[in-house]
Amino acid sequence: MADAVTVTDLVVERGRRRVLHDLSCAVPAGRVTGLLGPSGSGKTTLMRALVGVQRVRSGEVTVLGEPAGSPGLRARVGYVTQSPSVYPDLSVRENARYFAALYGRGARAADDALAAVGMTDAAGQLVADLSGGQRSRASLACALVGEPELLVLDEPTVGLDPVLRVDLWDRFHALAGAGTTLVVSSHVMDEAGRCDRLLLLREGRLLADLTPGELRADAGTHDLEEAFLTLVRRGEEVAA
Ligand SMILES: Nc1ncnc2c1ncn2[C@@H]1O[C@H](COP(=O)(O)OP(=O)(O)OP(=O)(O)O)[C@@H](O)[C@H]1O
Repeated sequence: MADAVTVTDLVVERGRRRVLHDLSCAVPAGRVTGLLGPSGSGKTTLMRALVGVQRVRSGEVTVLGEPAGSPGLRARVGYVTQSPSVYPDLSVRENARYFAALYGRGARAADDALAAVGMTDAAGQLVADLSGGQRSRASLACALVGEPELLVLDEPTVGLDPVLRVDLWDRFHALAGAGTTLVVSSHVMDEAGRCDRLLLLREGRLLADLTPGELRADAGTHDLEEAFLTLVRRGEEVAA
């Protein structure tokens, strides 16, 4: 399976602090790759580098065969940040149709995207009147409507109830099955088990690049939270 993204020796500094240290990794095409790590470990910074909005100090990020941020990638890469980017004074449906029009798609594509995130029933509501979780889903629909080849999602399941969470993960795998590459960040380790591949970050460094099964086997525990901590402790022992 070809890689959709390759990151080589990436160094990023934010506010005079180095937050990514010579990071190298790859994201396989047509899979769900989880970006996991504690708060502040650099997940959002790495995602920003993938979509080309992060100033980098050195290193290379190649996305779908082009340097990250190239104009040719604009319609091929979707990014959903932690703050929903939808218009509060428009309804959910109007937002989806607006984004569909930007991508040269019609009302049908907008309705399909809303259905995919379980927002059909709320389509007529103003975004300003939605709950936080609904707002995130509306934002996700607006990214899905363009059918990007790479979808980068920063903590998309925060604030969702367990049923919606499972629905959304099913949707991610359906998209991957149809060829979309997904990078999904989370700091909830139980979601790691739903990913095809995991990139574990800690303090701006790649701690591991492996499957959930490999992580469990490597750490000798079925509990992914515990497995992650085992890897962290092992890293600390090596560093000491
Ligand atoms: N605008 C900024 N200026 C300076 N430092 C920043 C800025 N944004 C983030 N940082 C720092 O960069 C580091 C990595 O932050 P980042 O947001 O990438 O982490 P994260 O893993 O996504 O965290 P979270 O899970 O809390 O969203 C942190 O130490 C953070 O304090």
